[in-house]
Amino acid sequence: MFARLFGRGGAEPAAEAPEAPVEEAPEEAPKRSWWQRLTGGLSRTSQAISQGVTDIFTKRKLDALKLEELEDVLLRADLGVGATSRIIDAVGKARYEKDIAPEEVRAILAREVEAVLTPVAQPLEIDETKKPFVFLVVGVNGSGKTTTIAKLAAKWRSEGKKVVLAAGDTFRAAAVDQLKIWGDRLGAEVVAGKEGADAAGLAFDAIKRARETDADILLMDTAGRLQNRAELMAELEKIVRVMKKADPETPHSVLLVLDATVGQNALQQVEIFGRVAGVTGLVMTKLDGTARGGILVAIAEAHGLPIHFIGVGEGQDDLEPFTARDFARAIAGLNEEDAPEAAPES
Ligand SMILES: Nc1nc2c(ncn2[C@@H]2O[C@H](COP(=O)(O)OP(=O)(O)OP(=O)(O)O)[C@@H](O)[C@H]2O)c(=O)[nH]1
Repeated sequence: MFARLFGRGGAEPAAEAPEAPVEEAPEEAPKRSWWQRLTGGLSRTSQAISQGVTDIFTKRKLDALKLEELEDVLLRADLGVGATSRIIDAVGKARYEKDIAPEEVRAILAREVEAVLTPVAQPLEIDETKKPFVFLVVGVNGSGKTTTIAKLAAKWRSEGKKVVLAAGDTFRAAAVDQLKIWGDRLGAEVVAGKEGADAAGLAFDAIKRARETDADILLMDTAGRLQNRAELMAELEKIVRVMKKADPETPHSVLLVLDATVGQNALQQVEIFGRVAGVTGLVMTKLDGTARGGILVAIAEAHGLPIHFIGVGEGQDDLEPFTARDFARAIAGLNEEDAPEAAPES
């Protein structure tokens, strides 16, 4: 399909991107499989855990002190109090007062993390009786909302669905341009207003337009906003309110896009965006970078919101359904030979 559209680290797509013939994209090193990118991205977390586990358990009997040390390691890796105590209990039950090898601890860890994540690892379902099925995509600045929208649009376009994109980040002309570039590439109409236009009004127009054009899916982008900025959160509330005026059932799905590198702050984002916008599911991006993936476990434990996808790169195919088992194994630093089949190279 298409080559990567965004340069690594660039906040915006190159303005000339639409002209660049996709087939002539410069030769790139063979792309790593998604498993390699996932484990690479989670290496900071998994190494901290693995190293900690090895230091604590090599040739030493499992006792209360060791369990406390393990607890510290897991809490420092952002796994959260609930999941950490489950893991500690499980490790304690397994081999209390006996020797336990680091590999056994890692295996227990992977099993327990998987148990926490399994209920929230849910595919993103579209109810085809709702036409258009309306998504509202929210999150803090730069978390990857627009990129995720493009990745989702690419996926549904490839399934032959008619997709409309709404450029709700009306504060930044560059953000609107970014979405238009994606729209052109993907064959999706983009509804945009003037710079500084009311985002709620745009949302209303976009629903109307998507209905008129018989679109299957509408993806509404929004401006990035910090969850502690009351006026911006009030604007988000208004967007939702106005969408409901256009169609009381919308938005059918509210996706919160979280940047995996932010750590603990993500918990507060889930809580506040959840309250204000009625978040129905999560996408966690940048798991290919120096991610602090442990936080996903804490979020799962604390909020129980579905986690639909993870972003493992900047290209349009770099979106993977979230699977509890793979994520748990990557976090626990299980060996590569235990890795699942790599997704096809893109
Ligand atoms: N490595 C990596 N980069 C990503 C991923 N998702 C998004 N990005 C990059 O993160 C940066 C910000 O992405 P955007 O999609 O513009 O973020 P946004 O949330 O729409 O930003 P605002 O509109 O400013 O709030 C861009 O450089 C993207 O290429 C991912 O999964 N992995």
